[in-house]
Amino acid sequence: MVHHKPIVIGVAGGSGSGKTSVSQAILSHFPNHSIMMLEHDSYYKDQSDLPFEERLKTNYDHPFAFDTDLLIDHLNKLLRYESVSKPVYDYVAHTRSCDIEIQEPKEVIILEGILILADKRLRDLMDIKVFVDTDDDIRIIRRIKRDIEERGRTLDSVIDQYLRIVKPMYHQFIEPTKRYADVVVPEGGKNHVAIDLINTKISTILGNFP
Ligand SMILES: Nc1ncnc2c1ncn2[C@@H]1O[C@H](COP(=O)(O)OP(=O)(O)O)[C@@H](O)[C@H]1O
Ligand SMILES: Nc1ccn([C@@H]2O[C@H](COP(=O)(O)O)[C@@H](O)[C@H]2O)c(=O)n1
Repeated sequence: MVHHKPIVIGVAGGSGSGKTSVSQAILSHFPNHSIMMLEHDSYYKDQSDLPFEERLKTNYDHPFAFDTDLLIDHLNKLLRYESVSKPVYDYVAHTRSCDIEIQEPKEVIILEGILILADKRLRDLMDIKVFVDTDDDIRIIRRIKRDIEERGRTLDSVIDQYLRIVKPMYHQFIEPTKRYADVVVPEGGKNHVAIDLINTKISTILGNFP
């Protein structure tokens, strides 16, 4: 029988910083535990009422782009060990897909996203706050590769979006949230020492569960 509320680990950082890699490294360290990912990106606002051309104009790096109220509602349900219907985001169509995913509650929740530390309500629900800190040049190189291979973008569109929106928003909204982090992880998923420290802390909390 479960007595304790689930543990929430927040993993923030700029686009391409390695948040997903760090989160995967934590997940794979606990293969026998009940552990899950919750991505802020799944909660980008639905834009299916807008024509595709209009969706291209959205600023996806601003807090207003997300339905954070819905994320908080789902997180609170998961913290009460209730399951939720997670939206599924489509980066190619720039809107929510028609699918939903049933997410069962777990003992450990990894909450991942560029702006999760920017919202005090989310910060207050986290047990461990992590900021993945990777230089701008490395992040743009990774993003160019990923967005062309996986998100249906062209080189010109990635460069244009980066210079007009992603970079200024990072410095205005994301980088300042580093001050809220308990752990700052330089260079993403390959920082084994930092990942070990985080995993050890999670094990300690899990070990203290009744
Ligand atoms: N330490 C690393 N070295 C090299 N490539 C990496 C590293 N960490 C992540 N990547 C690659 O960079 C891209 C973005 O990483 P990801 O973890 O998805 O970042 P984020 O979730 O912060 O956007 C991915 O294609 C990933 O394979
Ligand atoms: N329709 C969209 C929605 C989001 N983005 C970009 O995704 C980035 C966040 O995702 P990461 O996996 O890189 O953390 C964010 O910087 C948005 O610009 C997009 O391009 N299109």
